[in-house]
Amino acid sequence: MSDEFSYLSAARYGKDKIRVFRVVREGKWHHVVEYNVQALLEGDIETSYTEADNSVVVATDSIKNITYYMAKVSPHVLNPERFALHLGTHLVSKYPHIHKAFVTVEQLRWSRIPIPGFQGTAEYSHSFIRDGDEKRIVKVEIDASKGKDKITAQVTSGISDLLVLKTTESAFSGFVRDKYTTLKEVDDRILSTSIDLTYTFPPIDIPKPADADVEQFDVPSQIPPGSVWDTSVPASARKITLSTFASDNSASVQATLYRMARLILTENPGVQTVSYALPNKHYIPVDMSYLGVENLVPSQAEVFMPVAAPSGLITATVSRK
Ligand SMILES: O=c1[nH]c(=O)c2[nH]c(=O)[nH]c2[nH]1
Repeated sequence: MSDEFSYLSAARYGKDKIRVFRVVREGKWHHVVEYNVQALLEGDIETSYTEADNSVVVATDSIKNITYYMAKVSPHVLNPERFALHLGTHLVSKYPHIHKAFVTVEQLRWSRIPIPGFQGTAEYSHSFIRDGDEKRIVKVEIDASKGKDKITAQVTSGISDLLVLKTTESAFSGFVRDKYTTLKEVDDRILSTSIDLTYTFPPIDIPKPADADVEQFDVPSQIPPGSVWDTSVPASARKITLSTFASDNSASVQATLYRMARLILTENPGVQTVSYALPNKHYIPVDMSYLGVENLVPSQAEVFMPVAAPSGLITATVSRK
């Protein structure tokens, strides 16, 4: 239904913030993941909006139930990219009138607790710690609009809320100076940011699941290095981000960002684009000159006021040619 003045130009619905915790027991060696899942659907659902026709609605409650069921049966549940692909593929395969699924998986951190007294790698088999607010973020778009046996997927992966700080090897000078400029040029400053990283892969073809068997979702037998199937990409992207942040003699957030992004593209040949959003969380040296105390020489300042807002916000996308 449309009228002279309006029509339904977009429609997508589903469940948000589905909280899932899964334990996989490998004997006494337990693995855990905690996910916040969003699963949204598109398809022939217009009449649910325009005609109050619920016959086309897969209830968001059912979408939630499917998500928990997939967390139980999917052999890929410990890997957020593969789990999201499996869930999205099942949603579009199961319902003839659903043509696209948009699945976002936010993975919270649970790391193993180290065993005291052991140096190096010994860790408890069954005890974990939330070591930080950092999250892995995976977004997949599953497209079955060309047919249920011609499913394609677009995967975006990344990290959010990874908080870092360095106390030197960061400068900022040579910027525009005019009547609005109050910022001093500095050859040394504190640099801190909460890293938001996303990287994309080229679209992939999803093999049709045999007999609509929900538990089956095949990963290619040959996994191209740096591709969406390569489970070492997230660790590589995180390692490059942290080591570049730490080791770069930073001329600006912009220059450090560009260096990180290029390195991720160089080392992960299947990655197509890399985007960062980096807030510049300012730490201002406290002026104590009124007490006769020197605290303003950049490389010698010791007491700073962390300023939550306003922050700079430096963003960019670097793409493979
Ligand atoms: O690395 C920086 N980039 C900027 O664009 C900027 N602007 C600013 O005030 N401080 C900084 N620092």
